[in-house]
Amino acid sequence: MAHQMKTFENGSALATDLAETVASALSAAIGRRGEATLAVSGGSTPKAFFEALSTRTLDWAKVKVTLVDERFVPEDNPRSNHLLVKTHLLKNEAAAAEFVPLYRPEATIEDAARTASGIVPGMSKPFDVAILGMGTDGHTASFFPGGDHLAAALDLTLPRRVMTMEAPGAGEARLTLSFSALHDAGLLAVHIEGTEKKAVLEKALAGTDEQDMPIRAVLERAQTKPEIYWAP
Ligand SMILES: O=C1O[C@H](COP(=O)(O)O)[C@@H](O)[C@H](O)[C@H]1O
Repeated sequence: MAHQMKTFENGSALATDLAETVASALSAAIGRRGEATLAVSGGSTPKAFFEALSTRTLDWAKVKVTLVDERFVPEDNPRSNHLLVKTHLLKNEAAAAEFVPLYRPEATIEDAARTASGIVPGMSKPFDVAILGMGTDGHTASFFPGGDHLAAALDLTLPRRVMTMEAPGAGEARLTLSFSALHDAGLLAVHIEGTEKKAVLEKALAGTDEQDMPIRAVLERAQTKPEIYWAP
């Protein structure tokens, strides 16, 4: 599938543009249905985008925010993606949004995935907006190379759900939305920064093995054409 690549002078310009685009998409969804859903990634890249989005004026009380993926750690853990979103997005205007976490304090990660699958918005219909990141190993969400449930996570014939994932490069066990829950978002963006990640993206675009570089599933098979946001 063809993708669209938007290149910016720096991360700040990218953050401003992406925040504007996401805010417009959320407002349009609220206008159509009276509510909007947003799935965001964790990691280090989205901080400036989150800060910019948090100041955008829209009816945030009608927006449900969740994560594309999460470590199986509680919210006060410094590696929690929930903590990142709470610190950088759920404030200013966006403080009124409802956050629906993937992490659940259950006995096992499988129990947490089951519980989250029944609660997370976007599990019954497409997200209005999904923002993906990408690691230098070609993972996106928690679709890691070598992941124990990678094939099932990328299988579009399987239902939308929250899944567990363990992989050599993932650190903690992960919770991740399935590709089936992400690929048809109204707006599907891949946000990457830096020359190293651009090279990784070019490598991904030049090949086809999704087990080696799971981002390829998004680039090739997502129903919604992904918009790639890149800044040096
Ligand atoms: O582990 C993760 O990494 C990716 C990329 O993170 P970054 O720090 O390189 O920006 C992220 O998209 C994903 O949500 C996160 O859990």
